[in-house]
Amino acid sequence: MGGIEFLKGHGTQNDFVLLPDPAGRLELTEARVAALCDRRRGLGADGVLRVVRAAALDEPSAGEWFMDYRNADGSIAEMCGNGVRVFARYLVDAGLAAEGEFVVGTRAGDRPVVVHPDRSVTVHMGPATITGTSVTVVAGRPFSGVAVDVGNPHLVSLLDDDVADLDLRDQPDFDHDVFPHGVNLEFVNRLGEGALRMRVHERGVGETRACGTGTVAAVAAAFHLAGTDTGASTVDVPGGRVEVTVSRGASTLSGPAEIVARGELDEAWWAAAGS
Ligand SMILES: N[C@@H](CCC[C@H](N)C(=O)O)C(=O)O
Repeated sequence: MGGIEFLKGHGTQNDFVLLPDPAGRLELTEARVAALCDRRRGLGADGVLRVVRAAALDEPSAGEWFMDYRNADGSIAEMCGNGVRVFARYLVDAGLAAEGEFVVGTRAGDRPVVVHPDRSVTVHMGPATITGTSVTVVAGRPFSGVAVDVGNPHLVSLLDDDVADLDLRDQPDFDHDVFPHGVNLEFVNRLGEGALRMRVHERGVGETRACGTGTVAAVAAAFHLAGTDTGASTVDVPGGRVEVTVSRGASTLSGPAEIVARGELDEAWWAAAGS
């Protein structure tokens, strides 16, 4: 049949279509990504992870493999914390990397990962940098937040009210002067010392059941508001739980990564989806 190979995977139910494309030959248009991610006319996913050799692209990396990440609407983003865990899981399962530590290239820079025998993955996420404050508006209600750069942009609002009660079906408003390229919006409750609960509205996707970079931003913002830049926390999201550490200039994200299925895309569908 000669179709295009794909896999489906998720990390805490943030789900992805993986497209192995070592030589970077696939013509991955915005329209094709949006069609693949559509839950009715495509496979359905929050994003696409193209698995490509770093040398096949212009992106510099010390690692062999580059994660070419796209949001469900076809837009390109710098980094995806759940995606990089699933990407690393795939490389090991496919025999393209050995279990243990290796480097994955991303648009936000190289990300060292550790693939553990229990199928979980730890990612060294780089600095989580506090860049200021801003406001988001959800269903007419304003929430102030802490802006955090984790390679991609986030605005984290810590709430006293239960985040479960928020209506995140529509795109919340945000300040386009502060975030000219859009922003991921996290809404967070403190559950106790070293424990947060979070919901997220992702740039280019909508509400998702988890966002890895968002959990790192949430922990960095929570510690920042508590007057420190160092600590560890669990973050409960609708899709499960991850563990995050932050310190000056560094952060880590640990959590599950699963490959669910593999198959071939129909070539006629792929051709039609490109137009
Ligand atoms: N789900 C991701 C983040 C994906 C990118 C984000 N939507 C953006 O546009 O920055 C994660 O797990 O970090």
